[in-house]
Amino acid sequence: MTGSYPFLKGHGTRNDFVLLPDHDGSVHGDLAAERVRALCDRRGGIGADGVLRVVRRDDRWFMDYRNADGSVAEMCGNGIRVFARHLVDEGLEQTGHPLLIDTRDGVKNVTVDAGADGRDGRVTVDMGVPRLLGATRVAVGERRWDAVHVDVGNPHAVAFVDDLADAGPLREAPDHDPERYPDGVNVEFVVRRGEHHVAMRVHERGSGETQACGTGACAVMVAAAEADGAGPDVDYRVDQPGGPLTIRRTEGGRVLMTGPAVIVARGTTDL
Ligand SMILES: N[C@H](CCC[C@H](N)C(=O)O)C(=O)O
Repeated sequence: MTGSYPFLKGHGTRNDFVLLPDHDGSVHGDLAAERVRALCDRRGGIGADGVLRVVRRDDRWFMDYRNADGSVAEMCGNGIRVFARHLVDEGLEQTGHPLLIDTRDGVKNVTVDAGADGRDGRVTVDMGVPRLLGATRVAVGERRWDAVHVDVGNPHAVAFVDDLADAGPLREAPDHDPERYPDGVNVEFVVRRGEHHVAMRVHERGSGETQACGTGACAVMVAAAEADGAGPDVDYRVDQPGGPLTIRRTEGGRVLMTGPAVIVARGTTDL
């Protein structure tokens, strides 16, 4: 790929993404990891936690998500809200009815509410049924914690801590069980803030510490609701440095995540 091409910049609770329109796949094809790294570079590039390529696949929109290091991940919760906001803003889809968006973790049902000015309406995503896969351990330096393995389409380890500062600067991936997580893991550190109210930090596989993680917030909610013995249809507030998300687990165990999604810029680049 040579020459300049269009991009957009957007974020969901300050988990930020470069969007690459590529509807028929002719612009970027199989996106090279080095291009993703260049686009996500916060000094030499546009800067983002990940890239969302916008492409048609089998008569649906497919969210081709990549982490900032160029690695591929199954699903991105904040990203799919921004992806859906983009489709609506461009008139490619309408608000108010479920959009079926394809991902590497299957098709997700996403509803974009028309915001006050169409920019900041809330977006609700059916994230499917997260799986609780037992106890594990994570560590940062000399500090170790029990954690809960939760699969949200992508892998998570959720550790309840006394203080979010206990996790330290989180400049490196926390130590984890390589046999349980052969492809790496997103690690969340959580404190209680009240009934059905938690706060978290996350070190994301392939992106480092981010200001928010949608799949991570769902993993945290499920771990907390399980520990609380909470019944279905209880809204949990999950606070993150980038802002709160509302997460609900339905009767059938499906998790609905609701939060903002904003497009902040459009442009062209030749990165
Ligand atoms: N920021 C994303 C998570 C990306 C997951 C990725 N870091 C991985 O699983 O490797 C979210 O909002 O769910």
